[in-house]
Amino acid sequence: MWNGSGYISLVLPLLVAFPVWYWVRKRSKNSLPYPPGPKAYPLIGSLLDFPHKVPLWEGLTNLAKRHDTDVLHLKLPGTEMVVLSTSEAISDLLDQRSAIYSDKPSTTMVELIGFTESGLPFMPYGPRWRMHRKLLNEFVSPSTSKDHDVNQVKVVSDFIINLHRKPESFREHIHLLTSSLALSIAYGIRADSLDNEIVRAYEEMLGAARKALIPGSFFVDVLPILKYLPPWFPGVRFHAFADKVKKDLHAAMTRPLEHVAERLKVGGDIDPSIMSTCLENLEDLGKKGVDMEVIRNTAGIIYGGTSGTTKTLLSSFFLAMARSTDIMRTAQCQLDSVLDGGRLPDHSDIDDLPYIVAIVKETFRWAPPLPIGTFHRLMEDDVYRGMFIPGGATMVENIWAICYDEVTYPEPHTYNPARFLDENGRIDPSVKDPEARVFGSGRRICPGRHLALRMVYLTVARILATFDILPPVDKEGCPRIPEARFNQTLVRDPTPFECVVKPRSEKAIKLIYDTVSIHR
Ligand code: HEM
Repeated sequence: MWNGSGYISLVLPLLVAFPVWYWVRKRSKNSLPYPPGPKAYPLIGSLLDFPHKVPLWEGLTNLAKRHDTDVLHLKLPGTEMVVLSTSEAISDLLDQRSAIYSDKPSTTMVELIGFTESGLPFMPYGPRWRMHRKLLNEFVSPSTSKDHDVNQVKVVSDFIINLHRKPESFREHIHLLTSSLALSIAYGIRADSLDNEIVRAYEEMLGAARKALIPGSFFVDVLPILKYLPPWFPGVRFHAFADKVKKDLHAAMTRPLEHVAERLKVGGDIDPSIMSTCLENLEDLGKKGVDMEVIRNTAGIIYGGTSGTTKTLLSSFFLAMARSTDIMRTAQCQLDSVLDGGRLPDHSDIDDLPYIVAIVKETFRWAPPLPIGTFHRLMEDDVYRGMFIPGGATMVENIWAICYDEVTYPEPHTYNPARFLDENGRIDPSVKDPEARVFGSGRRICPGRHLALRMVYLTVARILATFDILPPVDKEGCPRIPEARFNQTLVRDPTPFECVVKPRSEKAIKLIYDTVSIHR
């Protein structure tokens, strides 16, 4: 029978043993070496070695090579950073140990703007993130992303017409294409110009938000305690800035929601969308705890997720084509033989167009839109290959390092889709697929990847079926190959470049207008 002393004799050793076990475990972890990296000095850590003269992804790749490691450690003021630069390390940690590598680091400005509450990519790992992600997945999973094919065909048709009417504005058209696609999927709205009220509201908000997202743009990110200063305090700008972005974000997401709700109420003609489906199923969603705010945020993230990344990828595709006429012609030959010149390609043709598939893979590899992904945060101490990785560390996936690895992709700076093909011109499964890495990893992997891939394949195939993309020529008629230059922000967009976009033939023009008249 249990008496007090029996109970104490059982519990006391446990009470003593647990803290000792915990302390020994923590100490033994702490006594392990950190991953290799540059020397850290008091206060400034490894800042002196932090890349600032070359693009961050190249600098981090060089630093990792110099320290002969694919797990690089940098001690920075206020944070530890661990940079992973091989698929193996990313898969071991971010994929296989995703239970502890799926949080997101934040900054004071990101919190003040409210992105940690409303923006899926910034939400801390937990129930709120899970609820948003689950709702989004219902619309963009491998099977449900096919539901948006009709929308995609319509907006791509609009794009092709715009390209024919004003070819020199190809980048604006790409911008409109991705914005319109996002709005049509989220709200059933097709934008016919970048002046569209909803597009403008999203773009203005995103422009301001991007500024706030660059760490260090606001001193409050360096010294978070400043956030407690009242807005009226002399010199305090960040409160007003954050409040404005927060308000603009709310307005950008609310306006289209109200538009769809109004249309549903009056029973007007409306294209199906994520918003209309959610509003029609409010009761069922409510039972799962999904409220209007979650719905508004989920539809809103479609714009943010689609606009920068897909736009960048398609701009890089134009640049690549203007630099490689032979590659473009090879793709067009394959398109002509499959389609017999009688129709435009569809999603269902892609399997018969391995050269187009190779072009898309090579564009993702050559110009990954997010070369260092978006950072993860390790939630507790970890040990990997005998090295100690501290809880709270900012984890960086160096996607660029993987895409430019010389062993996997010889001559990585050369744009060469043939590297993905076997001797029979089929996709070679033994070559690592960059599409498996450019969308990130683990539980935070891009949920829009299936949607994005369907969109990109369709657009690339349709452009090449109908247009030539050529380098401009100088006075003597010699081609001026545009340089491959990219900006150095976190989304790696090609800097402005010129190219000549012209219909392949009269037959192509007829095809364009015949197809469009079906979709209007
Ligand atoms: C070329 C197109 C795209 C690329 C290259 C891309 C890339 C990425 C990457 C690298 C991440 C970070 C993943 C990580 O943390 O490991 C991400 C996250 C995300 N992407 Fe995409 N993306 C693309 C298109 C889209 C589209 C079309 C959507 C719209 C549905 C979207 C929505 C999101 C969201 C919501 C997240 C945050 C996920 C989370 O934190 O749980 N993306 N994307």
